[in-house]
Amino acid sequence: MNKHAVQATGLRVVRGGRTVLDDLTFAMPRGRITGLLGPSGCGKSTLMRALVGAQAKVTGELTVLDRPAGHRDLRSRVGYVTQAPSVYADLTARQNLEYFAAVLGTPARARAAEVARALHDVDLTSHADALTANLSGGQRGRVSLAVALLGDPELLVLDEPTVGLDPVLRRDLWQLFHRLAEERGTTVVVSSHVMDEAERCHRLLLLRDGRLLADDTPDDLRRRTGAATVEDAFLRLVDEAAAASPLPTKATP
Ligand SMILES: Nc1ncnc2c1ncn2[C@@H]1O[C@H](COP(=O)(O)OP(=O)(O)OP(=O)(O)O)[C@@H](O)[C@H]1O
Repeated sequence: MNKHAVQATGLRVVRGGRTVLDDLTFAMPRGRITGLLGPSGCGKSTLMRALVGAQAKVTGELTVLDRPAGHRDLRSRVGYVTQAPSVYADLTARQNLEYFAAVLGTPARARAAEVARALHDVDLTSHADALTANLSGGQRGRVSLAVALLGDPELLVLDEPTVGLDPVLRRDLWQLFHRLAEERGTTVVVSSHVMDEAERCHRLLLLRDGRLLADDTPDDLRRRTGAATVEDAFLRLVDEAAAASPLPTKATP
């Protein structure tokens, strides 16, 4: 088995006539948490959409769990949570999960246990029978995450899962990501524009303006740049990149 869950070579994505991801080459190790970090608009969501096969105009090579990204064999092996919770407001959390488990093809006899496990994973057991419409935004987000956990996906792709959550919930979610990686061998890809979350990842891809600034562990990134935090390391890399290719200045007459 390939030790990488994801491999990209010369990955490029065009959106609205603009190149929004440009010549990305990287690999994401299996069973580890890879953080996708960078400022708003740098291309994190686009890269995630490419990983799950939901993005048009992708060129270069992108292999996910030994198949081309988006291959139909990957449907049940990859879980994806977008920034907008995508669950039915007029069903309870449990009914949502039962519905999605049925769609995924979980046999009826195994469904109740699988749904209970997913609810437990995201710590929503006590709210399982509340209508989703009556849950808080953070709780609805966790129902979406529970849906993505159904079927025990090998790769979990999470677009800014901790946005707007209080510190306790954020910590709990990161503990869950680590448990999934360590106990179930799940490869977790998490995007964030909050740099302190970077320290919680095993590996980081730092993006800026659709280009890869770094593909490293948090420790090596700090060591290599001589920075105390990942945030400072990111800023140093931005400055280095700007110095290496300065913006064109106007010619003086
Ligand atoms: N539907 C679209 N059509 C054209 N361009 C788009 C479209 N969606 C996004 N873009 C552009 O693609 C670039 C990358 O967007 P993307 O959503 O991947 O960034 P992001 O890093 O996920 O941002 P955020 O953190 O704000 O979610 C941006 O410049 C954005 O304006």
